[in-house]
Amino acid sequence: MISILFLCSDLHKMNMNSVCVSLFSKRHLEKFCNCKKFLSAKAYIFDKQFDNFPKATDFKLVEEELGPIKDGEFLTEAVYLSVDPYMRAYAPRLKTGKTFLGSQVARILESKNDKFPVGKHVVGEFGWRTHTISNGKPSPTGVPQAWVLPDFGDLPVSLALGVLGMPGNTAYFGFLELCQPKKGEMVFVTGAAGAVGSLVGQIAKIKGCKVVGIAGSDEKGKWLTDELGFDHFINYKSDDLVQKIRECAPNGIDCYFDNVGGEISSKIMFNMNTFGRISVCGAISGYNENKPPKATLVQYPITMNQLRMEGFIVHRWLDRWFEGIEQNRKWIQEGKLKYRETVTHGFENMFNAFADMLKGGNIGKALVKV
Ligand SMILES: NC(=O)C1=CN([C@@H]2O[C@H](COP(=O)(O)OP(=O)(O)OC[C@H]3O[C@@H](n4cnc5c(N)ncnc54)[C@H](OP(=O)(O)O)[C@@H]3O)[C@@H](O)[C@H]2O)C=CC1
Ligand SMILES: CCCCCC(=O)/C=C/[C@H]1[C@H](O)CC(=O)[C@@H]1CCCCCCC(=O)O
Repeated sequence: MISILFLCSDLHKMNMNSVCVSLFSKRHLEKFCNCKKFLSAKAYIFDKQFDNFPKATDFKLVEEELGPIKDGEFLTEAVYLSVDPYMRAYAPRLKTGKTFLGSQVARILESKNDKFPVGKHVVGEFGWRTHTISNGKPSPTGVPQAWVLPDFGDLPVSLALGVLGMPGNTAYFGFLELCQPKKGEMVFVTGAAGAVGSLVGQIAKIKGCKVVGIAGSDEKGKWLTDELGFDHFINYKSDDLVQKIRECAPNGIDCYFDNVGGEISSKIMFNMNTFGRISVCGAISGYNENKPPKATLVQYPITMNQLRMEGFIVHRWLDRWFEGIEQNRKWIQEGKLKYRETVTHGFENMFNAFADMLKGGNIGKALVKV
């Protein structure tokens, strides 16, 4: 015998309170009154603004009971949650007291919206939570709150948070559109063993470029050169960066895909060729600092070498979203694009996975399997 909270429409018809707390077993109660039990969602509430590196106590884990879905809505259950650096970068803009931000791959359990049929998987901007009721409408900035996964064939649905989703499109559009790489050119990428960087380097190889990846461990470097086909690897934690840059690129650098910012990026820019192109994707080296770190002025090489440096947010290419996914899927099928995932198990380990990713503990895409 267990005690459960039921919203009971049949009891309601019998003029009894619509919310009944029962000491019947669940099975007896369901049989007796055809009750519908509403799911509880677990959610991480952003409780305190981060002070430098995030702490577990900056979050509160709560349970919220979900009501019935209305016309136009659907109910989902999270399968994979994404763990991304932007969660740290955007945190100062977020209000506390709300579910922490993030994307997830979720399965549709119930639906009153034809565009989101039961059984399909969606990528939803639902935050750190297990169950969600959504209407799938775009946010005021035009970003869809949910999109149904296209057919991935045999590939796992988790890829919709990585190579076949936002990070994949970041690499595809952010690199090709802003760097405009040409065959034979020298490309540098930082954060090279992460979700985005590992794809940028491989796309550069597909386009016939020479590629140098910069990352923070030799294990990552081995993966980049031995498995992904990068030409060289630099360990920014243990190598003499300037000396290694000159060794790897004696004729200078044509394209730089910048994931990290700071002094590493300044040193790379001082070694770029005339009319070189820099795609600024992020600045992960500063995300955990309350005050942005200082780095050597980059205006000298930008001016003297007439470099073009442009930042982007991947949603710039929302109108071409499925083109990026389809191209990356084809490259995977052709064996030209490889991916890796670092998966943490259990919703209760969200914070651990987040902290680990911020310390560079992941290779490829960081995810939590619920
Ligand atoms: N503009 C846009 O639209 C988007 C931007 N981004 C940005 O792209 C970047 C990469 O994201 P993503 O690939 O998902 O992240 P990942 O966490 O997968 O990879 C980033 C890697 O950066 C490295 N890193 C961490 N701290 C430092 C540091 N201080 N100096 C140098 N390297 C560091 C880490 O590995 P290690 O230190 O071991 O090398 C880490 O694995 C981020 O800056 C993110 O904000 C991502 C998506 C969209
Ligand atoms: C210097 C900070 C750069 C951060 C770059 C970055 O990682 C951007 C990531 C975005 C990506 O292009 C698509 C996204 O979903 C990420 C942004 C999500 C922002 C949510 C903001 C919510 C809010 O302001 O309320």
